[in-house]
Amino acid sequence: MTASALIRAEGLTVSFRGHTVLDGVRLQVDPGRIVTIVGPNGAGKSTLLKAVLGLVAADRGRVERSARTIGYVPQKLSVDRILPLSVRRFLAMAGVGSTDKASLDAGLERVGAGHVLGRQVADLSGGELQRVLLARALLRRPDLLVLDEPVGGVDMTGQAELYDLIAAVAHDEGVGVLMVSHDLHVVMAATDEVVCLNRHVCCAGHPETVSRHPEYLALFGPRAAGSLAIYTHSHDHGHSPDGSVQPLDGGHRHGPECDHG
Ligand SMILES: Nc1ncnc2c1ncn2[C@@H]1O[C@H](COP(=O)(O)OP(=O)(O)OP(=O)(O)O)[C@@H](O)[C@H]1O
Repeated sequence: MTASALIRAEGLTVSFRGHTVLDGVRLQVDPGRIVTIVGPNGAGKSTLLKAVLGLVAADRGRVERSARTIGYVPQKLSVDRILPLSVRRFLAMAGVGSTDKASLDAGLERVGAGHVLGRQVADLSGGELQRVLLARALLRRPDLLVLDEPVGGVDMTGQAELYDLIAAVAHDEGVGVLMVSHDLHVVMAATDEVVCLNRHVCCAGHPETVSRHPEYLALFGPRAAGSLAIYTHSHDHGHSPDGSVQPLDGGHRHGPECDHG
């Protein structure tokens, strides 16, 4: 583990009413790295994000947060239609840097929602709301972004643009990204590390190595494995668990890190 980690969890265990939903999970996000959590419905992905943010109490384990500012996009946001709340007010309340119209407009423009500043949050479409939530997270100028299915409800072209934006924020600005996503084939192009979660961490590492792991294949099947590997080609090399390139040893690829805990 590196000393520079923005967030680090060890042995994280969370139960709800005696039912264990996370069991001994280890996770780390470094500056400039995108870590994507994949796993079936109910695997504990959202709970893991909330636990590392301190929004859900852990029964056991340790979380170290050294990030200064965290931008969080939750999976769901319920907005009371009775209370009037404009997008402008919603953004201004979120501890973003400048709250003048030009800064907020620029923040919304960045996520392809430049036209919504004067609208009511409750009136936004699903995709528009998702873009506003991402804008809100980015306007805080975070050093860590925590994104729970950040492009849910966004149209296909918009999804690709937002993933490109997230990748640029990570790789060009050095922001660490911890993300939950089901969009395997889109996301994996820019993901540095995949964590395959099913209550415990089944396997973790570079997308290519995870896509070959038996527990990943058992959870997602060969079609999803193909999606994960779609951006990789026939190589004369393999990847070690940290994503670094390793020469092939007699045709054998190095396997991913795996914790069967
Ligand atoms: N506050 C809560 N109280 C009781 N049970 C909960 C609570 N939050 C989550 N759970 C349960 O914990 C399990 C994991 O839920 P979680 O939302 O973390 O899964 P997920 O992997 O994000 O699922 P999905 O892909 O469907 O979003 C589920 O069985 C869920 O019902």
